[in-house]
Amino acid sequence: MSDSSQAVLEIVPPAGPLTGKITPPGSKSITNRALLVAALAKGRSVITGALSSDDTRYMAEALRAMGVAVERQGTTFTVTSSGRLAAPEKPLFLGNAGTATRFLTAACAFVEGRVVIDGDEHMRKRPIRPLVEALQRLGIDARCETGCPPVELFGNPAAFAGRDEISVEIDGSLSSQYVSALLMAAPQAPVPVNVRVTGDGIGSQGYIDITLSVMRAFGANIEQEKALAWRITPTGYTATDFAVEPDASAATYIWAWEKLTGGSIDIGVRPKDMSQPDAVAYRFIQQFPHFPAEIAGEQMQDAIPTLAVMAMFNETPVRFTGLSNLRVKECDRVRALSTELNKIAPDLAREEGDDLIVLGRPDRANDDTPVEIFTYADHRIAMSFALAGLKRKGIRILDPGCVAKTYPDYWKDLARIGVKYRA
Ligand SMILES: O=C(O)C1=C[C@@H](OP(=O)(O)O)[C@@H](O)[C@H](O)C1
Ligand SMILES: C=C(OP(=O)(O)O)C(=O)O
Repeated sequence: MSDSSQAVLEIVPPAGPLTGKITPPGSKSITNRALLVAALAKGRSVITGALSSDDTRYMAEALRAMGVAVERQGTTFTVTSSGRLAAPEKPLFLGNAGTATRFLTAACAFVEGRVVIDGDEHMRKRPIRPLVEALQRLGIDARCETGCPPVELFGNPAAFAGRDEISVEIDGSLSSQYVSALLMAAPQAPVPVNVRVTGDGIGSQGYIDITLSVMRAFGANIEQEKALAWRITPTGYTATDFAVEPDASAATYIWAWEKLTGGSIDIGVRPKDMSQPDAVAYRFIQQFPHFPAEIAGEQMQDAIPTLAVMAMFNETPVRFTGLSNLRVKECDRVRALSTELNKIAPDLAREEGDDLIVLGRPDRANDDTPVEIFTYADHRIAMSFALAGLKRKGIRILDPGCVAKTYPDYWKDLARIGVKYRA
């Protein structure tokens, strides 16, 4: 097989169904929450089944830079901490890991001294102002000149001491990660913290449920006051051993490998046993090639590239709605999907506002003109367009190595199940 260090990978459509066993990597969202919360707990926590990828490495390195011992052996992280983060000597570099960047920004409000949170050129275009302004309203000295990283803040471990309680409001409409970030930071405060979401609600509300569940596993006490309002008591966190479930967004590609080729792949876990929002995409993938005319993306945002690329082979057109947040992910995913689908066949996709319409036609599989898919340094664009290559000849994925953000073994797993590449 070819490896992902190549600049281009051409997928050879398999002659028959893809069948076998593939274990998806651990959940990115759960791993990065568990790493942070373990670092805020005094003692030793062992996190098993974790994701080892760029995003979790950036989180682990940042925690080490703040005095936490984080050791990794395969998919197990051992985190030993005093329960407090110390000011790092240098800016924290978090690549394009949205979870690490947003979660650490709030957690560092209790660090004594200056912290700079920065990322790569892509992260420097991803908004963080609503979170920084929420910290400012709490009296934390924080700033982000461009509205995106870098963020500079001066934390204070004694912040809020002497108050009866504190309350913070946050608009989570651009990213639910702002809400998760404040929630996870809250048990460090010396007084109860009330967190309330304002604005038009939040996309992928399921990520908040994951946040609360990881917090509770590490001893946090959270009362749900209203639908999007919580009160967190000042318990701190308790070190514990914690098992991470497989990544549901990664699983969507494997479910698609199976469905597009009429195969059968055992991933070792049932979608209904997964707590992550993208597990609901399974239900849609099963309906292929008879997707509904409209699919709402708000509550399974990271699964939309998977479904949108599958939709090119669907019997009927599909309108994907609720995609506004996809414009501020690793790239503008609505634009990337429409542009690259139209490279495969003109007029295959179009944008209407933030909606994406994919005009599915199963006969697309008969084309074979070579097409180079630009991937915008976005793992999900690379992984989802690989799906087109399972049915149509000539799909060439540029910069395939970008999958290392969340699924470093993606190309190896696809080869393991029987897919071949042409260099
Ligand atoms: O909280 C999380 O773990 C995530 C929340 C979602 O982002 P937004 O909340 O920014 O939409 C999702 O797209 C991201 O991959 C992971
Ligand atoms: C949006 C994503 O990541 P991030 O955690 O960087 O926001 C993603 O993994 O699709």
